[in-house]
Amino acid sequence: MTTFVDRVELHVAAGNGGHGCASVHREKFKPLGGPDGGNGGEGGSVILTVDASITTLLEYHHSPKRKATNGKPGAGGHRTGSTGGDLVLPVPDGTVVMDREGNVLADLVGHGTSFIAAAGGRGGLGNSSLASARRKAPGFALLGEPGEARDIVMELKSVADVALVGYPSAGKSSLISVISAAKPKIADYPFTTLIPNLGVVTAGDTVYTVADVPGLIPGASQGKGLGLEFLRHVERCTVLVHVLDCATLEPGRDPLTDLETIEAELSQYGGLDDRPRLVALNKVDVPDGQDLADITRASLEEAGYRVFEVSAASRQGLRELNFAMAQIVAEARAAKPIEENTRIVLRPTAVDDAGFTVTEEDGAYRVRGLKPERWVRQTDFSNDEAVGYLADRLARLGVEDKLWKVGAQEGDTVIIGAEENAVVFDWEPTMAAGAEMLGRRGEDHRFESPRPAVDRRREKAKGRDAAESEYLAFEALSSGRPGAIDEGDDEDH
Ligand SMILES: Nc1nc2c(ncn2[C@@H]2O[C@H](COP(=O)(O)OP(=O)(O)OP(=O)(O)O)[C@@H](O)[C@H]2O)c(=O)[nH]1
Ligand SMILES: [Mg+2]
Repeated sequence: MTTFVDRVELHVAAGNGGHGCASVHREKFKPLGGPDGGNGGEGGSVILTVDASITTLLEYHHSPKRKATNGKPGAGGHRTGSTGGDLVLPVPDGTVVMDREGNVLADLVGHGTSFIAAAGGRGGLGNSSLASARRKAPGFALLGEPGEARDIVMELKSVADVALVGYPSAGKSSLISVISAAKPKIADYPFTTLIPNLGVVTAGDTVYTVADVPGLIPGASQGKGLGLEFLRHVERCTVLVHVLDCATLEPGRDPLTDLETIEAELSQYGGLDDRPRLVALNKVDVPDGQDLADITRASLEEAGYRVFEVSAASRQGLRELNFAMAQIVAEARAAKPIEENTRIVLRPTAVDDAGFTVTEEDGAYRVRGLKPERWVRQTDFSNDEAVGYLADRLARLGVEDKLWKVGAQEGDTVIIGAEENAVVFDWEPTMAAGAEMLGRRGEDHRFESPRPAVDRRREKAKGRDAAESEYLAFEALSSGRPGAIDEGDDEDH
């Protein structure tokens, strides 16, 4: 069976951030020029945007992988790398975005509404941006972060005012083609319509949209035929119009039975009971069809339906049906004023990025948190100075402190990040960490002189209490030293 393309799975990958550059300014007779490595550019994001001129998700079915461009690395002479371009993917109005587990991430309604499906990676800072009073010439730069990548599922739920429902070949597409400018495919075999057609119809002052959707068959609410895919579209419509075939030759079928079957499927699907309904008895241009319509009409009206005898072929009865649909739509709109469609940008839910957690797992300690994980990604582990800077950041955030508190010992395994992309360390507590130990132009005194605090701790680090009091003493000591505490805000690196 033909695949229905109003549900697609898409892999989206944002661009990586460019690496920061570590460079030192060189000029004749000025051998000690300052650091001048520029920042890396931000990676492009993948953004879904509602475009009213798009009606299907077909395009994504054919190429289900999309990637935005990477940011460029920074360069010497304070040159910032260029930003990767965003990849904007146009989607139809009414696209629902979910993750693979079916959790709704965004419901995109209204032209221009956007959703960042994968955010570009931040560019890494160059050494010129990392310089500070105490670290005048950092010999390292931060790495760009990888862009987000994930699998999303997109489903289209049409946002039409009127839905035409009925058996395959009842003439739904034919009707929409004669009341609007839409030119859907029409043929005398079932399931000609595989994707919904949207038609714009005018009746006096009222302009409204009609969705023509795939045919329904018994069992549709259980997913038979194109059932569920079809019913999804009906959910948002204001009015349902039963299109009943008065000229079918199929045994066991007549307009009344067809209507009951469709109603049974609608009620099985649920949530549609409150929608007003109209009945269109179609194909009355066929002589037998007119006879059948005449017989059927009274019973339908008795059941409370407003009935219209129409023919898509001869165009009779269309005007009355059109104005009846318009009237219900206009009344519904008056009762519930349509919200102004603003350009909303929906972002994936923000995670609390202030904190971090430390948990023990089989003798190892796992650190989770937006900042520690980002800092690890930004670190060039082949550069000792960069590693020192990371240790410094972690210590200042309180990660080391927390590790002591939960009982970690020197040499224990510390894991930062989630399973797939975690970084594993043998814990070597630094406490005083990097920054304040760094001398002029990035020399690190730790490489030259012994580090009494660390050594003393190594001797004593038998029990946790000893270690902790040691740490507290050391902290008091270091805070007494001018300029040893904080060198500024790391938040936005
Ligand atoms: N004589 C006559 N034939 C019609 C009329 N309306 C539609 N048909 C024919 O019925 C067949 C099916 O029409 P479609 O409009 O494709 O039917 P549909 O309900 O959209 O069918 P699916 O998309 O398969 O669900 C085509 O051969 C049409 O030409 C009508 O008013 N009179
Ligand atoms: Mg059709």
